[in-house]
Order: sequence, then structure tokens, then C-alpha cells
Amino acid sequence: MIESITSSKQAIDLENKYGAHNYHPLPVVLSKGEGVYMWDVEGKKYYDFLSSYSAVNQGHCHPRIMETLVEQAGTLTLTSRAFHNDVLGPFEKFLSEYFGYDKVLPMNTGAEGVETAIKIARKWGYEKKGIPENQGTIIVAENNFHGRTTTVISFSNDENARKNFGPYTPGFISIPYDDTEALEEVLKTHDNIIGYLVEPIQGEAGVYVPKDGYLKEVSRICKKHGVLFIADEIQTGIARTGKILACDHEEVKPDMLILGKAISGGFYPVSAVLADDKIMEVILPGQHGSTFGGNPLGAKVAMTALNVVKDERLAENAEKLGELFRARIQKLVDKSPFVKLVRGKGLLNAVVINDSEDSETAWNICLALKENGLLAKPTHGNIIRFAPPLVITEEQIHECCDIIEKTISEFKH
Ligand SMILES: Cc1ncc(COP(=O)(O)O)c(CNc2cccc(C(=O)O)c2)c1O
Repeated sequence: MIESITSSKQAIDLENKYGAHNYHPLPVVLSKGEGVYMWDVEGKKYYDFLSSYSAVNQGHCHPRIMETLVEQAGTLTLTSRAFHNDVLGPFEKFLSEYFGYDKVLPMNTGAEGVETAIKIARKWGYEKKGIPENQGTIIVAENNFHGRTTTVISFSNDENARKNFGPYTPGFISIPYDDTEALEEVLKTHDNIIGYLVEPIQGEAGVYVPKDGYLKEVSRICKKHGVLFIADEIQTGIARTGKILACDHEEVKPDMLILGKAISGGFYPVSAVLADDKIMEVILPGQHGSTFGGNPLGAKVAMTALNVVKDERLAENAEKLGELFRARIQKLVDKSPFVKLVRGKGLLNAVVINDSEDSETAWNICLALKENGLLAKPTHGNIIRFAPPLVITEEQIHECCDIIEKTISEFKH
């Protein structure tokens, strides 16, 4: 029997009783989404300022993507890779040309994309670079977030994400983020380095935007030492930061590109690893894959979702309205005791609340924002991420800044 929900409390009670408690959501139960808006079970309307962690850049239930989903869902959803189908090839060509790589390996979730990139990079290290088998090392950045699988949390330094999930996968070394001297030092003092896996902007760590030129320098150093620059653009990609890719701000092309989230506009899990032939050719039949990887339904949805990004000039909109957002919130920084700073790129922004890491202030401000019709959530402790769908208008950004200003100016500890 499927229980129909008539109240938010009823939904939350069901989750508490029957669901694993692996999240701590804000106390709101959503039942409808459209563009930049979501509605809860009681019919209250909200601005979505999280976009499902940048998976809904095109806005909720985008009509063009929905039409593609419905049409393909009634035609052919899944063949497995045991057989060909008439969508995968066109999808792989479309994605390769859209991002400028020779080949694509399609998967489903972001973490699967990261795991896939690690496997390909390792194989390249052993078979192309001549690193002794099982002795390869991939450099990662401290405070990284690349997903929740066992290998990925093995190189996390977030104790909450890794404690009691061991034994951990070896073969990773951490360096400080936004520190190219540390990268160069590791490359000079360690053998068997395969590559550097890094987020162009660290999202979960709290929207840490590196110094201008960081990515260009990372690319130069990796080339100089013959190691792979592996960019995880799962959260920063697909127009979120004001360019199609965050790497585009510095006109660098990573050796391996990992995509997910908004590649399919929030309709269907699609992720992908892109690389040129000299890297991707190390993967031979039977060496990697997934039941749903590259399926016709997800592939068709992703092509429409990516066309929407360009047709609706979402990167340009993110660039313009991101500047406007930060300028408005900066005024708040100047006058409110609660707001320490605002930072970000395009429409990936965060506000650092003027309180200790372990305070409840950021959480309580998000509760107050919810009451005022805007949904956002702290990334860590005292940092609130603000990331609306990229279809937001100038008028809506101003209305949201009004809500944020009102909420913070009325906020009492
Ligand atoms: C940079 C980056 N890389 C990999 C992942 C993993 O993607 P998947 O979640 O699709 O496996 C992310 C995901 N980012 C992210 C951010 C906040 C919460 C959550 C969550 O697991 O609820 C995920 C991410 O932000």
C-alpha cells in the first residue's frame, strides 16, 4: 500500500521510521518544483537556493527536458551495454564535441564518475607511464569532496565521512588546496605520481574559490611533470560558475574531466568521464562499466539538458547575476554583525556567518530564511551556500537578496 502524504509531519515521521538516518534535512517537505521555485506539502512557496547541490541548474521540471524524458521513456529506456542502441553513439559524440574531448565513458552518479576517473588514471599510469603496478599515487586536495564511496572517502580528511568505514583504499596523498608550491614539492619528492584530482572550486568545503591563476598553474605543473590534471566539475560545471566549466575561466583543459549533477538537469542520474584517446584507450572491453551507464533515457535527457544550458545562455546569466548577488550581500557584510564575508563565482556563492564553526547560528538563519520563503542550507558549520537555479531572473535575485537582508537584519541569536 502506498501512503499518500497530506501533511509535512506525516512525511517526516515515515522517513524517521522507515529510512536510514543518513541525512539531517531542514524541516521542510517539498511536493512540487518549477523553475526557481518549490512548494511544500502545505502549499507554501519557496525560492530554491540550493538547486540540489547544483544538479538543477536548468530549473525544476524544465519543460523541454521533461518532454524528452517522457518521449524516450515511452520508446526505449535501457538495453544494457550487452547490445548497442541508437542513442549512445550520438550521445557520446554530442558530449565529446560539447566539451572538446576525443571520448566519453558514461556512468550514473558523481561518485561513480570519480571512481571511474581514478581507475582510468591508474591504468594509464601503469600501462602508459610505466609506473610499477599497484604503486601509483594520486594527489588530492585537503578538504576535498568527491563523493561517498569507500575509495573516495579513503582520501577525505572529514572524519565524519570516513570514520569506521575502513580499511581504506591506499594510493592517495593530500596537499593543501590552492597551493601550487605544495603540488610541485610532492611531484619533486615522490615517484609514481599518476595525477592530481581536484575541484576547480571546493564546493562542500564551503565554496572555496582558489587564487586567480591556480588552475592554469596546476595545468602547467602537471604537464611539466607528465602527470594527469583531473578536474572534478560535478558541482562547478554546467554553467554554475558563469562559464560552461569552471576551468574555462582560466582557459585550461584538464586531461580528464568528470561531470555529473546538472548534466541531466536534475531529471535522471547521469555522470561522465571525458578524456582524449591517449588516456581513454587504456580501457578495453570488460574492464569497466555499469548496468545503467549511458542508457538511452539518461543520454537523451542529458543532451536536451545541455542544449538548454546554451540556448538559454545560463552561463552568461550566472556570471551577471552572481556579480549582482555578491554586490548586494557585500552591503550586508558591511552592516551586519552576523555576516563575515561573501565569496563565490557565478551563482555558486557562500556567506560565512560570524560565529564559531560549531555554532547553530548558520542553521538557525537557514530556518529563518525558510520561514521567509527561501531554502538554503549550511555546507559546514558557519557557512551558508547560496546557489539558485541558473534560470533565475534579475528581479528574482533582488527579491531573494531582500529576503536574505530582511532575515539577517531581524535575526536574534
Ligand atoms: C565535487 C563533487 N564530486 C562528486 C560528488 C558526488 O556526486 P554524487 O552525489 O552524485 O555521487 C559531489 C556531490 N556533491 C554533494 C554535495 C552535497 C551533498 C551531497 C550528497 O551526497 O547528498 C553531494 C560533488 O559536489
